[in-house]
Amino acid sequence: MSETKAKAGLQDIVAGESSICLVDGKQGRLVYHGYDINDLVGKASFEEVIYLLWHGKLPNQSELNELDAELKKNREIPADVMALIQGLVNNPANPSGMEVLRTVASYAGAVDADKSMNRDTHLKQSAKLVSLMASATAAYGRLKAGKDYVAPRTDLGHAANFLYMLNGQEADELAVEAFDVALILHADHEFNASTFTARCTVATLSDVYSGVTSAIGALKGPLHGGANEDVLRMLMKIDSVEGAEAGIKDLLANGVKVPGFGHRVYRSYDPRGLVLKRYAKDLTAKKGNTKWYEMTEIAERVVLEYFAAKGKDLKYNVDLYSGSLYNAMDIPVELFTPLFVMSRVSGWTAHILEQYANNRIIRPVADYVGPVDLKFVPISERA
Ligand SMILES: CC(=O)SCCNC(=O)CCNC(=O)[C@H](O)C(C)(C)COP(=O)(O)OP(=O)(O)OC[C@H]1O[C@@H](n2cnc3c(N)ncnc32)[C@H](O)[C@@H]1OP(=O)(O)O
Ligand SMILES: O=C([O-])CC(=O)C(=O)O
Repeated sequence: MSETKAKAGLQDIVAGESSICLVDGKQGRLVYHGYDINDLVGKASFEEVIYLLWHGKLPNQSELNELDAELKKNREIPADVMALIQGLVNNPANPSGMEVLRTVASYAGAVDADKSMNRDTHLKQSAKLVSLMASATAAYGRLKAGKDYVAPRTDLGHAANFLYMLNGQEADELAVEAFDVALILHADHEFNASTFTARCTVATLSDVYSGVTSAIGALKGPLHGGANEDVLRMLMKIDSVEGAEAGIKDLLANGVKVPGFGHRVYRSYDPRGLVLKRYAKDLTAKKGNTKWYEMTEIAERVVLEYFAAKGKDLKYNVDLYSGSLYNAMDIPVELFTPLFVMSRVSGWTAHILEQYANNRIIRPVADYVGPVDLKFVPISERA
């Protein structure tokens, strides 16, 4: 039996070392391998950040070119994966985008003949998954909307190519910049639930695909990545700027945990949310549709007033403003959490590589609270 007491949700428990990402909850600061995210957004591309997360340094031009070529090589969806996505879209169970991505990641692992366990293979598989998650998200979005699949282009960056594959036309410069920034901001976040899940999976010396598949399952939940869809769905139910204040107050009065608010680590503010809010404001104004942005601002004010009145040092999180931003890029709500996968797959794989590099199986203990010494009763004598 354990000598120490369990802590609900493992709050504040240090579960390992990592040099990939620092989340400073008190200062509201997020650092990728030494670089503050505010120094990366608008300066580095998502591809440069992927390299940083995987290799621990920003790439020079030839290193970036090599990664870029590897990502582009993997953009096209193989015919069998396409058939799998189409089959899921047609299925009467109506699987969600996250269920589709989870299945695609798992399938990609099953049909990858290279089962070798070394860093080169793991890097190749990581690049394959980054491209596949983007292309599969776009394909799912198109097929789900009853439209034809749009093949990828190799003359566009990762963000621009995704928006092109999804909407069938090139997005404008601000939308591409905002999407690239969103990908950077969602890329990694230390030992969040899905990343920790990925690390647990591969710490048994299971493969990269299994790590990513289990991470997608963890990200899907409404307390984690699923919250970004829930924010816009909540606003869509209220459906008017005038009704937003009363609608949000009503949810709080009914004890609902309002999606887009609260965080296990951040106490001052979530630095990603501040950046996304800025881009959401600019892009929705540019598109001339500010309704969801305005409603989100009202939700922010009402919930933060509620937290303050209760003495809770909680703020809004990364999921609050991404909804109005993605909506302004013509991205449907059911793709919001898959977009999170598209980005976070870079962080998951960085953690998987780090775990393999210094591995020990992850196996904590439980504080057993059940009975002991019960007397066995044969089934024929049980009541
Ligand atoms: C990418 C990400 O994963 S970011 C998080 C995305 N998730 C969401 O936005 C869903 C809404 N938020 C939540 O459910 C939580 O805040 C979590 C899951 C993010 C964090 O959970 P925990 O660290 O366990 O916080 P916990 O649930 O203990 O909250 C502390 C207190 O604040 C309250 N609280 C926390 N979040 C919210 C919220 N969104 N709305 C209303 N009250 C809240 C809790 O009810 C609790 O109150 P109590 O002490 O009176 O019981
Ligand atoms: O860190 C967390 O617990 C959740 C989060 O914000 C993320 O994964 O981006």
